[in-house]
Amino acid sequence: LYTDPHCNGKQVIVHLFEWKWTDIALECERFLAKKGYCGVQVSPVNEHVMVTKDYPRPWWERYQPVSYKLTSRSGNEAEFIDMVQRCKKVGVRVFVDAVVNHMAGLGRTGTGTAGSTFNSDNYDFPGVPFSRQHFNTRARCPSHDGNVNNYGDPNNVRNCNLVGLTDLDHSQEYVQDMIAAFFNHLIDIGVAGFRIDAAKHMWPKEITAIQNKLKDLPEGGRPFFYHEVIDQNDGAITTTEYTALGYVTEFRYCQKIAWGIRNFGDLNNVVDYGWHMTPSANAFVFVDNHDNQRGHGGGGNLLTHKTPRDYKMAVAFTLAYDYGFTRVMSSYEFGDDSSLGPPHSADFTTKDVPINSDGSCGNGWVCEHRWRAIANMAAFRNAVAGTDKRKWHNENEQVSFARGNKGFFAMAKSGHMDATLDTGLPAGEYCDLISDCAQKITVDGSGRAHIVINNNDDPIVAFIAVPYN
Ligand SMILES: O=C(/C=C/c1ccc(O)c(O)c1)N[C@@H](Cc1ccc(O)cc1)C(=O)NCCCOc1c(-c2ccc(O)c(O)c2)oc2cc(O)cc(O)c2c1=O
Ligand SMILES: [Ca+2]
Repeated sequence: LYTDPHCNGKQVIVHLFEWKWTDIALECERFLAKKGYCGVQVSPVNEHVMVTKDYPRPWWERYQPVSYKLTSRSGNEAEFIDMVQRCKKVGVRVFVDAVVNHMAGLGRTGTGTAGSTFNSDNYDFPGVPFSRQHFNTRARCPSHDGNVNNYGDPNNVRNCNLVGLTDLDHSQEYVQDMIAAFFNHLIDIGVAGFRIDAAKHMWPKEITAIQNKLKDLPEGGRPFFYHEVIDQNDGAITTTEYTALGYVTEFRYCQKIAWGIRNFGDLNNVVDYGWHMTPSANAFVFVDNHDNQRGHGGGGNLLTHKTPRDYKMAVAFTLAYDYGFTRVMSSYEFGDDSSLGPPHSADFTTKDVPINSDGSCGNGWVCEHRWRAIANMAAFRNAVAGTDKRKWHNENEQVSFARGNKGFFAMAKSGHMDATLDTGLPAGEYCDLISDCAQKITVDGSGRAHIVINNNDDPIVAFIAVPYN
């Protein structure tokens, strides 16, 4: 039901993590639309705390709501509306990162980014308004100190404070109404769907109750939902509890693909069923995300932009493969400071995203979504949507496969490949997408092609059945 992203069959969204609304609008118009990206996941749009005392303005302050007013570190409501409209106008949809499991963390008080006062210890958030009665109590939370401390007990995981964050009681109609009003306001603006942050800490039936209060999108259809459920076979909560509510994040894939690229054997097993991975029709898939790229939730053995060559291969393979709906991460440099906020000026205003002449980004923005081996694979994934894997080869640290008779993908870890392969594609001359058609591939009458890779930076060849005549 909640699995249509409303972007005309396009298959990849980009997480422009911590970007300002003004920069996202420009990126939709100058890049995302023409590369065939379906949409953009934006950072939380609602009012949040401004952390100064224990750390100067960490990225995770945006995950401590103060109200559902639309002024945040990325800009104000007018800028947000302008961005959503401009992106939608060029066919790029906007998906909002919705932090609705909790409000700000205990011990915090003051004013939020929209100027609302709050006091977490009193559970007082007049900007919504929420007060003590709207939050879970010790009666509902089976833990000695009120915090989540037992992932084996669903009541503990859902009804207690996650790392001291004031936990809302979504069993109450009033709480559901406040969140639904927030979502409906965003639907009116033109937002196409929502990432439910910390969904694992919310009861599926209470998320459903909120979804049932939402309008259809203005163009018709239900909003797109994907739920953040960190399930690594390590607790009582499983992704399957949420598949009736939309897509569900598949964190096990992050480990699998990292192993697959490092070992380059058995790549067909990145979705091996031994790990109970979420069925493809409901799997929301990515190589890394804003949290685990910093070493949380999944350990340090994941692939990130910090090892560009392996990372490019991981993302390109993920976009070529036939598993799930995919998201590409777009980061900023943070060195080894896992709390570091976005690139900023002295007063902590987030810096603009300048585009260099070679298409890369400046000011500390990594822009992985602009790397050719990643950006050009969005068009591949769009073209082969709905097809199966065929002609599979995976040996000598090489992998190649067709997607139906719509596309062909080859990758060589060494940077070198020279093979005549059966592609199953119609005869014709094709553009290699990765080299922006600097290289062309001829498929003969029997569907065979001579595949050559001699490129250490982008050791990939990918083409789709739109023959370049
Ligand atoms: O590292 C962080 C923030 C991480 C984070 C933020 C947003 C996410 O969507 C996310 O997945 C993780 N936060 C830092 C700093 C911090 C922030 C708030 C706080 O009360 C205490 C500390 C940190 O060290 N957090 C403890 C480890 C990460 O524990 C967090 C998890 C989390 C991690 C692993 C799990 O299996 C899980 O079910 C939940 O989800 C959050 C969701 C939020 O909405 C806000 C949070 O603060 C957090 C969050 O702290
Ligand atoms: Ca909860």
